Amino acid sequence: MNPLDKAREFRATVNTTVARARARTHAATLGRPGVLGVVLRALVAVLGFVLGRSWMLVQATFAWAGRHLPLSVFGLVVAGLLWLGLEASGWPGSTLTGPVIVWALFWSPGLALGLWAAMFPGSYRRSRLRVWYVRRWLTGTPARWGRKGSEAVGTAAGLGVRQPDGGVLVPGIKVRFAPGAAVLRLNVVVGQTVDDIVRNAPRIATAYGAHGHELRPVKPGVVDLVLFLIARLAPRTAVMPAEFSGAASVGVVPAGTRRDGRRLDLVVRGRHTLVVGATGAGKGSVLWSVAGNLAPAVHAGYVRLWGVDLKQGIEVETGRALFGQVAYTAEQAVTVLGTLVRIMNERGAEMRGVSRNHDATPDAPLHVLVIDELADLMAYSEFEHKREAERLLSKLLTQGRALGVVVLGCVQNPRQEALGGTRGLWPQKIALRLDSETETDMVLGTAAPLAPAHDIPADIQPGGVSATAGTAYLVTEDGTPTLCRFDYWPDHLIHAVAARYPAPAYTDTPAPAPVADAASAWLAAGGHTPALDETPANPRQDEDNEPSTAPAPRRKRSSRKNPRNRRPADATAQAVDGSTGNTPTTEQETSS
Ligand SMILES: Nc1ncnc2c1ncn2[C@@H]1O[C@H](COP(=O)(O)OP(=O)(O)OP(=O)(O)O)[C@@H](O)[C@H]1O
Repeated sequence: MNPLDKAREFRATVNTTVARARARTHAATLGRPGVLGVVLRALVAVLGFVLGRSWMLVQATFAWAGRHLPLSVFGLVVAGLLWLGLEASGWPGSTLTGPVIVWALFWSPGLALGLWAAMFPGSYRRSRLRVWYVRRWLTGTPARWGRKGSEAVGTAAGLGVRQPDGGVLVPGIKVRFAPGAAVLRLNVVVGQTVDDIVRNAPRIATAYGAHGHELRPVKPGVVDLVLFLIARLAPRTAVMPAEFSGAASVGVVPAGTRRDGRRLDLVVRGRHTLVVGATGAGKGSVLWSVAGNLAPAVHAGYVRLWGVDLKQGIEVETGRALFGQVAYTAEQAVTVLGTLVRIMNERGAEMRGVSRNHDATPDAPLHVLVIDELADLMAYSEFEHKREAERLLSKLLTQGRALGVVVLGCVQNPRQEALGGTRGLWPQKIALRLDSETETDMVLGTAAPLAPAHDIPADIQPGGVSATAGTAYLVTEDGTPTLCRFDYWPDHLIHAVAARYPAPAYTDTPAPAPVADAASAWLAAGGHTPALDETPANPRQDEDNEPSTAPAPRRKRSSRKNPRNRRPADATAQAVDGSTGNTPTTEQETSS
């Protein structure tokens, strides 16, 4: 047989063998199984089960180890040293048993986690621990988060800067983990600005499948990009605030939980806060997180609460004993605002040349005005009240913070008419769930892309309550947004707090500041031109009030003729009278 024939024969034999093997495998796996097929299938099933469960064990154990890296590495080192020691000393028995036991002791929580994952993969996958450990581990392996991975992501996200030699330089990225989040520390490279990172942050967040992100400036040229691995914040009910602990605690309230699990400390002192949220979004939680947590300071005399609640007083009346004056009608609201403007002006006169910032004391407390629905006052009340309220509120918002008079205003709809000209005067904003992107833009302005309040799901439960109520973006003065969930304040807790920390009986409330200008005075007088001596001699001067001495304007005409035209102090008395019948500790009188 010549060599060519030999080769042909060999090829034919190989072909036949391969064809037979293929036919057998096909019959065993896909076709009708013979004995071999049944055995093969059983083997594959067992192997799949064992490999799957082993993978779960390894995955969960190493996820734990990755999370607790120093401890797990320390365990390995101790076990390794023990093994070396045993080997060197010529230990007669097994030199592996001891080190393995030591290693297992160090890694026991991880092994327990792994066993649970291997035995009950379903429940483990559904658990929050998986989010904390496995996800963090999977997304935290060097391949993905390490230098190589971050470079690739940085380049893809447009963070690269082309170098003269043709290479691309991307910011150095260091990764660390915080509860529920991965924190990327980015060092901008020459030729880049922090703004480049801010602009590209959403791309990086999306590349890593994060549920949201935050940017926190660290120092010039360095910024932390926090990528959140957890989508929702669990609800929490507030607890009775602790006793007053001194002046230092005034003005910062523990209001809820931040997305990274830390406590949310809301700064009230020196900050006017605008709270915006659709109906049922949980504005009450924010309002009571402030009022309720300030209660001990109110009781001690360091803080004085004022309330405006034109929604029939339903919200404020729940904790009435915490408040000094409250207003349930637009007319009363103007009185309360006027009184605060007067207090602010008097304080300004006292502080002028002495101090630039107010420190709360029992003699000069921090005044906090809480307005439940701004739109009821600024949009839906009668024209003269609307106009005067806007003027007075604008004065408080522009001048009050350094003088210890701050405002917390809640509103459902952030449109122009609901806020009047005050929209740009709130340094701190809290955006609860909103109905549209336009509303988010209106409230948060440039911070809107990082705080998509319209994306907070309503998730209405069978009882009609939103499962996400109280979830909000807090945007502080520097524009940093923080996703957080405010604590829930049930009615019984508000009652209990009001009973335990009632406000002292105030007897020093001044008369409200006089109306400012001729037009307002005319409107306040019910559309009649007031007598000359009824309007301030120099309205502007009175407005900017050298007020400590300026008396309230006196009107000749009886205000009783027109109920809308009552003198402000009367209105205050009425507001107080009308609401304190059952709260004898709160203010009962005003000077006029
Ligand atoms: N922080 C929270 N955690 C859990 N549930 C909450 C929270 N805040 C509010 N809720 C639930 O949502 C409901 C509506 O809350 P709330 O009355 O504060 O909303 P709102 O924004 O003031 O609505 P509206 O503008 O219609 O008065 C509450 O009755 C309560 O059941």
